[in-house]
Amino acid sequence: MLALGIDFGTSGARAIALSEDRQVVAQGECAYSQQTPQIWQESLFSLLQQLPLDCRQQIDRIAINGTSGTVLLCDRAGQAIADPLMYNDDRGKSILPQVREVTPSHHSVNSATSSFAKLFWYDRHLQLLAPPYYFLHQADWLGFLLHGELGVSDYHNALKLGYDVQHLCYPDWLSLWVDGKANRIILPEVSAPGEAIAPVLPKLCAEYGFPTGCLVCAGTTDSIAAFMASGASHVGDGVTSLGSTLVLKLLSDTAVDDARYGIYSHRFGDRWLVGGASNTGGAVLRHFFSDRELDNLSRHIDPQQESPLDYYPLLGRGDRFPINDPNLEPRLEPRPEHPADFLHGLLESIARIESIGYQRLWELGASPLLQLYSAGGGAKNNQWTKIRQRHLSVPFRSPLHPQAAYGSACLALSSL
Ligand SMILES: Nc1ncnc2c1ncn2[C@@H]1O[C@H](COP(=O)(O)OP(=O)(O)O)[C@@H](O)[C@H]1O
Ligand SMILES: O=C(CO)[C@H](O)C(O)COP(=O)(O)O
Repeated sequence: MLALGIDFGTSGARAIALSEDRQVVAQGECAYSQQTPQIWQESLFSLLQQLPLDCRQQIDRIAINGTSGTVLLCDRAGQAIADPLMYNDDRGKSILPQVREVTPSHHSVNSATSSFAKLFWYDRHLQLLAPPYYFLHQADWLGFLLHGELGVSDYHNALKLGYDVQHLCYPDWLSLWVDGKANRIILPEVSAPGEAIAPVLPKLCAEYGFPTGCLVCAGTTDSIAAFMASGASHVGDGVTSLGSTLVLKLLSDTAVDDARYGIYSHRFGDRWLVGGASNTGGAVLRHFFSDRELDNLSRHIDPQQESPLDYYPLLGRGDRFPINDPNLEPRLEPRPEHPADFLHGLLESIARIESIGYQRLWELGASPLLQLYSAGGGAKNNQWTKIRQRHLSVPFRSPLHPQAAYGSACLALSSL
């Protein structure tokens, strides 16, 4: 018996097959530089193909995570009818005043990048001529490709759409808004993450060798999968994902939701995963340096020395957390002559943003951060870890596994 976890991140997709005792049996990976439904679909099937046949023949459960807030609109055959809107797409800022007219004040959907703002934008800007249209998250759509049930989501992905994760239902304001669209838009039915949805389609079982009883489970988001992979499980455990973006997650007894700072709480068992996601992070580093340069230049940085450079590293205007402002300007000046000094300033500044983020969660009533795990491509940078340790005076722990795909595989295992 094996479980397969699949992670669709910002710069690539990965798959990990786990045994019941959580040993990695096989893995696959593919990079992409563009995100379209076609590329997602090709990547999904390439990942399956990369797993040895005898591994695929033992897989009983599959769970997929996608980037949270990446959404698409499909026709009743599951074909995307417009470009997907990525997690950080802030075109919703043009219709935010109208969004606020239908949503409760300070609700986390009152944000230019929320899934609801994107749905609202689709509704305003597309000519929806042959309804109904299914609004889906990236992970929902990828799950559909495997099990064929259109219109199923999980309550992690559905949070930014406005799903009420406390009462496990769509709130009245959202149902009313959809009713007002006269059945043009169908919201997904929402399951608990990890809940079995449906078996893998027979044609895919025949093609890839999955057993006929292999079930696809409801998925989760990329940074919750990274949280699960870390092994963090106690109140006060935090996980920072240093991927293309910077995402903070803190296991808390209390929920905190505040759209002013881009802070929201995912339901996690009988506790809360409080946090937020910033547009700063590895994508900015990758813009200036190759991974090899990052590795080499980092060795020239003395992490005990605080860099005086005070940047707000962004690739374009706008951030989501800890400053939720679609018009926030990047700050990347002054630029020192030596590239290692520039990198030091970037790493130091991202560490400051991380620290302000945890501080903000605490100020707003989340359980205090007691220990920290790190995930994602930046977690392997030892100098950066030491810089971050200067800003966050809590013990740093090694994650069980640094990859979100491992967390999704654990989620799939949990459904057995
Ligand atoms: N040595 C390094 N130091 C800091 N960041 C790094 C290093 N190597 C890679 N990265 C960053 O890691 C990011 C990729 O991490 P990954 O977890 O794969 O991201 P994602 O899944 O969000 O695309 C890249 O944006 C890259 O800049
Ligand atoms: O920034 C992202 C891309 O890597 C994340 O998908 C993201 O927005 C985190 O969301 P969540 O907290 O809902 O998992």
